[in-house]
Amino acid sequence: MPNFNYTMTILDGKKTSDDLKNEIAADVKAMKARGEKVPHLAAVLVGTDGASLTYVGSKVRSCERIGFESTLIKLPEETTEDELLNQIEALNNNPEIDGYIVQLPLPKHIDEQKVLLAVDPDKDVDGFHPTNFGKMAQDMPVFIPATPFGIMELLKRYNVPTEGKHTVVIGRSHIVGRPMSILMSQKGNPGNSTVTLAHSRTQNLKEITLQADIIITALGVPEFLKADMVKEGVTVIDVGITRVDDASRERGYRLTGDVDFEAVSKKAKFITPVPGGVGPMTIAMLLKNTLLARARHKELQS
Ligand SMILES: Nc1nc2c(c(=O)[nH]1)N[C@@H](CN(C=O)c1ccc(C(=O)N[C@@H](CCC(=O)O)C(=O)O)cc1)CN2
Repeated sequence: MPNFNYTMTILDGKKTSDDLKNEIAADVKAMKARGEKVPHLAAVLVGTDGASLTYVGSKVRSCERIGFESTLIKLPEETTEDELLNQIEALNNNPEIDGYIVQLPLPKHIDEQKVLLAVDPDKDVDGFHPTNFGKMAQDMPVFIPATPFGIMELLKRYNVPTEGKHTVVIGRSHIVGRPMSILMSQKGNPGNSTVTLAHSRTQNLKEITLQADIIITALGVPEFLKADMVKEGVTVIDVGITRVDDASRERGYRLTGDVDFEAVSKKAKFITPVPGGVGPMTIAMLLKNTLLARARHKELQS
């Protein structure tokens, strides 16, 4: 029998995001003491999707906690694309706002790509504008999408080895999978990984995941990754957060990741939980991007 000599470490996104928020709060305190303008984040929410309401609420509360200004713009489900584009233009032209996000998903009658293209890249703290995506792909300083940025920060703070490792990213979304594959292959630590980007058309996925040192799942399919799909000592980053009906819970659902945590964690060296893993890091890194946006605007104004 092989001797797998390691202990499993849970990558605690809740604690790490709290640490990050405290660090940002200290920066804001110093800004205030110098009499400087503090960062101002705006969030646009169209409709009443329950999960989106939770995430946007959490973004606004986090701003309050660390001393940022925040503005929440709630628009009804029937908002037209033109009305939303007008709102975006107003945010682009408002010098008080350092950065803003349009919460996704948008209602089906609105063209998401058109909306994201309208966001001023200098205020695009989500890092979704093609200009920012291109800069990221070329290793230039830019806003990195919050979820991939949060995963990189978790890997860094827990000293997870990535150099020369085989990373398999499952899911090719513009928000998570695709940027993640770019960041993991870039020079740096974390980084320097050999990356496979798998997706719904990938054949023989199990053969591929069994070769992976690091697996990042961003599928939204509850408990998709099973223990027989991973090798011993693997690092597993679970980005999926699905609300599964559960009458035994007060709120009527439980949160489930893409990973069969119970079984996979027995083979993993590092693993993120759901909840409390990647999700909270997304919010912390959005705040980090807003802090960077303020610094950039200050520099441009001086
Ligand atoms: N404009 C954007 N839209 C969306 C993004 C994004 O980065 N920008 N990402 C996701 C949703 N998201 C942030 O907006 C997000 C998801 C999850 C969490 C989180 O903290 N999850 C908790 C559980 C929270 C709960 O009770 O549901 C956890 O995992 O512990 C924060 C932000 C899609 N849209």
